[in-house]
Amino acid sequence: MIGESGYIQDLFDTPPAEPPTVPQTAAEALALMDDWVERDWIRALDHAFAAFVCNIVGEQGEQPSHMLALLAAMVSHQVGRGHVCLDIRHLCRDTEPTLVLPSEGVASLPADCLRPSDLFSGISPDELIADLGRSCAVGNGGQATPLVLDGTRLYLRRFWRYEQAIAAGIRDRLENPVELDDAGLLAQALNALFGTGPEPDYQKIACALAARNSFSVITGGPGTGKTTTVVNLLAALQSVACESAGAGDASPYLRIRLSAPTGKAAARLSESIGGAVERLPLAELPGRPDKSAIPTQVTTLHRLLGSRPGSRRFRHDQDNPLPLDILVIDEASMVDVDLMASVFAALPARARLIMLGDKDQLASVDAGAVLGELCQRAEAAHYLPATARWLESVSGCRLPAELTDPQGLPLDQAVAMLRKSYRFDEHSGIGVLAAATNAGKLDRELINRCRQQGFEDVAWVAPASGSVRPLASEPGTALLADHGLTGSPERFRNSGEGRRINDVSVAPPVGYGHYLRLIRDGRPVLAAATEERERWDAWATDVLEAFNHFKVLCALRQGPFGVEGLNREIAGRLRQAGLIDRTEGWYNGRPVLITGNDYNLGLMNGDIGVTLSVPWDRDDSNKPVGTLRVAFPSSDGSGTIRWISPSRLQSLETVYAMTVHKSQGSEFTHACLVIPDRLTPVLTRELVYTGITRARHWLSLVVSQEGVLKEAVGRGVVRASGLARLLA
Ligand SMILES: Nc1ncnc2c1ncn2[C@@H]1O[C@H](COP(=O)(O)OP(=O)(O)OP(=O)(O)O)[C@@H](O)[C@H]1O
Repeated sequence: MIGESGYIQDLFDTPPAEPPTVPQTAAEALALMDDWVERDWIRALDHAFAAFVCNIVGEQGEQPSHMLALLAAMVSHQVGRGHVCLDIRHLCRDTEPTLVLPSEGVASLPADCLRPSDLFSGISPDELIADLGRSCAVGNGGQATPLVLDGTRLYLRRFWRYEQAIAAGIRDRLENPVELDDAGLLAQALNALFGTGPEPDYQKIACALAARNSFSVITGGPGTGKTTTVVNLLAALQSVACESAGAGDASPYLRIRLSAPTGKAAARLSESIGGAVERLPLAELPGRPDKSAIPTQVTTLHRLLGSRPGSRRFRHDQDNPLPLDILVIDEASMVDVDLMASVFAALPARARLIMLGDKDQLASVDAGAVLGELCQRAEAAHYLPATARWLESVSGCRLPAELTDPQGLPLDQAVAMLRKSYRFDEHSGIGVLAAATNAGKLDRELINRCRQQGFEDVAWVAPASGSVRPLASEPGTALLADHGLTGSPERFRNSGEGRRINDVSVAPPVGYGHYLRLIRDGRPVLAAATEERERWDAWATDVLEAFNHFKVLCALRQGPFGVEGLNREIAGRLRQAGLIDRTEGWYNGRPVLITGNDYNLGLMNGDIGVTLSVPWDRDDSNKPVGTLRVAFPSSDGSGTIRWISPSRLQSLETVYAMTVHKSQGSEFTHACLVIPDRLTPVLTRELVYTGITRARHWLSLVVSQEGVLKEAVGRGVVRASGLARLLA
């Protein structure tokens, strides 16, 4: 019987497609990869790197093999996807999940198209490794080769160096713990800060652990008290330093700097740390340290290290180390290996490093998953009996036996996990959903509970049950646009009224109508205006704060559930409601996200501003006229506003909807997480968890296909890297 495709071929007399030929030479491999670039499977950069490698080995008189060309492109492709290296064993065993090529699935591939999995699966990794070992393009790190093979891992040389530098920096600090002259003083300070009692107080334990280490990691989910803990830790360290200082010491205090990878994260930490410092019982601590000894200003890592426009190098490095004794990095999950290696290069030999972050969040946009790797064993702690005894003696808390392990590794002794959320209790849907997502399991019971307003902080936004219309159809996107306007309080239990957290009442959820009404109704009176810049700053501060009350978060950029489509839909709905007067170009109220660093303007990728009409220009008769300026919060956390003319801004996009990736390091009073209607490689457990945990008080989950959400939550990502092995 002739199949349908055979029948069509007969009709047109077209010969069947040629079976694809597997490349045998480097030139054929490069030609094949040209096709992959055309199809957008790999970047032109990956192809160019493979061509470069072939060229340089050719110059050395070596005939480059097709596998060398392919592997050079694949390792570059992997780095583009956030991996630090390519594990040859994984490549041969699980080609598709390892490379995720093509990224949108293979259903519509023409028969004459070769996929990477046609080339690598079934090949012996040992043979491939032996082949690579014979090429002059591949070394073991000792020589200046473009590729480095370390066991079964193939690296771009630069990334191998980063990983080695990070591992060396950590190892060196693990081998040189802090000598505490008087652990009793530390215990006294911790008792004053946390109180006493035998029940495990993981914040207190984390402080004790970090106090005796030159390198430490404190990880915890949202609201577990990472900021509170680090403020207490710094107070305890300054207290001990102050009490132990000799009479002749110039300053008894340690030099501390606080940092975060993005301006947004830095501003958020600055905001929360100020309040925490105010609440410290400093007068009760040994040495009675002064409040000024605990910094509240947080800088971005780039600013701290001294970034130089157009250069990858920083002002501070091994030849010009940072002038500090303690460096704290918040939101460390967002730090990639490149930046982390620069931090270690710039740290003075005996300075301490304290990393804070949530190990379960999405890893950095660029290569590496440093925090995740360092925290792989954090759940079970693996404290050596000696560590456990020391922690118990200093904190006065009893450590559960299951957290000790006679086989614990040196790194385990420097990692503390906070285990209790002070923001989300067992009744909070956000907390329950985050925990279930982390466990990789969203069961029917939990989904039904969300659907039926079983949690007061979660709204489930989906097509009416039994509806055959998917959300992506017109009424579906209109529903999303309406949600963007109002935040749909009616979808929450009691319309969001009457909620209290820690005895503080929480305002009902809002949408974008909220900040736009504040722009309209809160605008300073024009006549009183021009020279009173503070009033305009205060208004802009309120608007930016109000804009932070709600955000639509997407997994994808394209499609009806992507950033671009939703930005259009929501802007259209806001215009229809009369809250903005246009949807394209610049307009009063347009929120923008900066998408590239601009050192001249002091704006960083990820900064958010709102466009406002201000009366600072004059017409011919000297009357004030409205001009559009974009208001950005200052990057130093000082609470002032930077007003920038739209024409000076280079890379930006409208930001009613933003990707979950870009939202890292931010929190919103109400977050609306949009799950697309099909599974794509970016949709993973880490992404869903990060999206859910951006919500501070209210979460709307937009779910068109329940199965997609469930499957996404079942899929964790493991980034290829050798850091954990180097530290084992
Ligand atoms: N030990 C504690 N006892 C009571 N409340 C606490 C304690 N620790 C933290 N909190 C409160 O819990 C909330 C969250 O704390 P904090 O901001 O330190 O957590 P975080 O882990 O840094 O949060 P985020 O998720 O924003 O990063 C704050 O309101 C804080 O005051």
